[in-house]
Amino acid sequence: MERISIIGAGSWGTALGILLAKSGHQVKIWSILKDEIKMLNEEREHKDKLPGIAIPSNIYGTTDLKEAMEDTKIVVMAVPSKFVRETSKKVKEFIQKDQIIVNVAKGLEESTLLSLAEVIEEEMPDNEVAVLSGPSHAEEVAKDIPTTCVVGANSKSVANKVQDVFMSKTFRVYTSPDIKGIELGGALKNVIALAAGISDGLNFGDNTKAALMTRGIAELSRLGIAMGASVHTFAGLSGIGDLIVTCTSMHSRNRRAGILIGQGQTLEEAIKEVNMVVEGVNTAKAAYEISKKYAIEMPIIEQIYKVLFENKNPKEAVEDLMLRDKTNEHKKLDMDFNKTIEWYKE
Ligand SMILES: NC(=O)C1=CN([C@@H]2O[C@H](COP(=O)(O)OP(=O)(O)OC[C@H]3O[C@@H](n4cnc5c(N)ncnc54)[C@H](O)[C@@H]3O)[C@@H](O)[C@H]2O)C=CC1
Ligand SMILES: O=C(CO)COP(=O)(O)O
Repeated sequence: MERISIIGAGSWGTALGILLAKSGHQVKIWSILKDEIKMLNEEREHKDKLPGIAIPSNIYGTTDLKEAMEDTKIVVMAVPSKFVRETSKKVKEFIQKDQIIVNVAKGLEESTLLSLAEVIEEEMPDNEVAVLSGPSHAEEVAKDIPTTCVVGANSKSVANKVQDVFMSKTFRVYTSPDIKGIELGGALKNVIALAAGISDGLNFGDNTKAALMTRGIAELSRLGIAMGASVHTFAGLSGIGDLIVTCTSMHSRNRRAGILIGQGQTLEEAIKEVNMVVEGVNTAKAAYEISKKYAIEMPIIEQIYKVLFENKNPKEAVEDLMLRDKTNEHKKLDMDFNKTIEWYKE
């Protein structure tokens, strides 16, 4: 049994709290929102975000961060990306050196283009920061539906520790040293999921979605390699795995927002209707900037950026993607293979 603090009581923080509590851990969950904590403690249910799912008795909710941080070994950061910096600054006041921080949010910091673990590390440089990511919708994890994730950390012992804490008969956790790749996969797939949703909203078919997913992971991998991540990570749970679940599931907030945009709603209307964080929107901006910074071609990201922020008609965006210059399927992805084949050399 471990003592664990969860910072953020949205759908993901609450679902992970339920998972950990059912494994017998003692869980404290913190939210900045008084009503949310009152609901968790008194009604023993997150009625807005995980309706119908009981909160086990070994979860205690608090709005007092000092109390939340006391006497725990693992601190799970589960606030949306736009709150990660300010929440980290608050957490920093109470953090102990031996507490492991596990980031589970998926996004990038828009102003700095940093990953979220990098933001947390900047604020709390003396602590070990791990990341947990993969195809894992809160709605299913909270219902004990078998799920797999990967934990990334700089130190193997930290990764193993987090793996041990989260593993259960319904939640299988792998380890990896590639924090950068895991975070990029988790953040950028949300932008591709918006695209997949838009495609569904436009009533395009399975062919179109398969194209977006496959060419999407090619874009993510190209950027990841340029930023020092491992190509293998993008073929794993936090890459293609999370891309599959987010582009195909009706639980996905990003896909649902995309569907509404494809059906003609404005971005603001779609975000309002989804009523939970749609991380792909801010990530689209950051990803577009990063692709320019690293001079990596990311045509789907570019078109989504234009649809979201330059009012480009989604149908036109699809046409522009289809009519791009002709090209090979693999470019920088497979350098060793490319070298051996004459036609890639020109
Ligand atoms: N929902 C899911 O299935 C999954 C979500 N994630 C990631 O987890 C992160 C959180 O997502 P959700 O829980 O779905 O979001 P959500 O929209 O359900 O919850 C947002 C929560 O953020 C907290 N919050 C609101 N204002 C705040 C503030 N000013 N400062 C600090 N905290 C504040 C509140 O607890 C609120 O309920 C996102 O980055 C998301 O991509 C990752 C995997 C699965
Ligand atoms: O990351 C997720 C599932 O792995 C959640 O995706 P959405 O935010 O699109 O629901």
